[in-house]
Amino acid sequence: MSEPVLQTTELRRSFTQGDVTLEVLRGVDLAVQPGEIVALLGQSGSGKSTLLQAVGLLEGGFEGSIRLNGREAADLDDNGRTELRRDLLGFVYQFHHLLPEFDARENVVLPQLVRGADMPTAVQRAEQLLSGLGLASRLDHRPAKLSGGEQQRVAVARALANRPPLVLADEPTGNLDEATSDKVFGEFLKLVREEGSAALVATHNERLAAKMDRVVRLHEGRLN
Ligand SMILES: Nc1ncnc2c1ncn2[C@@H]1O[C@H](COP(=O)(O)OP(=O)(O)OP(=O)(O)O)[C@@H](O)[C@H]1O
Repeated sequence: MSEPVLQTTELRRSFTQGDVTLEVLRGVDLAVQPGEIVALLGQSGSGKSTLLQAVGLLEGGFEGSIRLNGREAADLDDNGRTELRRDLLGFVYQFHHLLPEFDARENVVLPQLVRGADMPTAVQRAEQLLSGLGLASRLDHRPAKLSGGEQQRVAVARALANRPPLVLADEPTGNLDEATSDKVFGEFLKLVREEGSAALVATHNERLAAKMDRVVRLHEGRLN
């Protein structure tokens, strides 16, 4: 079997406030293979976002091992982690976090420029992704002029723009009504599969989880 794109071993995270320590992750072991789409289920407060933040190298304070494409995050300094994040990961959040002053195309172009793409290539890629998501007539629209579903589609295109080996998604359609959520989620999964990326997708939704390759459940700080 090839090397996992993500592997966590005995990953732990607790939060202390005053006298109270909350052990949110109590030894999470998870491996995601290249191209595999994994649903991360768990009740509200079970630690799904905390786990995604850890593997997204967005926060410190963790114990245990996180390996991305075989690279141990703990061995890297801040710059090294930023580089790894930029080279390996794409993110989709519940709320789109698009840049409000840039239009849809620019929001998908920018992360490619940051990664060193030239402008024509980045524009072509952005237009191809956005058109594939049904937004060919919305390329020049700023986020405020897009519907919620359209905004999330732009966020999906942005996450995939640099062909990341691993997409991390936290309730990617959680703020949309059920019908729109189903539609956008289906498009998201189709695109991730076409692109050959792996994904770890936190959701409350068993129905959406069932569409993925594998389901893991976070309960009392561990996966089962
Ligand atoms: N920065 C923090 N300081 C203190 N406690 C925190 C912090 N971040 C998260 N927590 C706590 O950790 C627990 C897990 O939170 P987390 O957001 O990871 O859960 P979740 O499974 O993503 O929940 P939801 O499905 O509601 O988004 C919660 O009890 C939360 O209050």
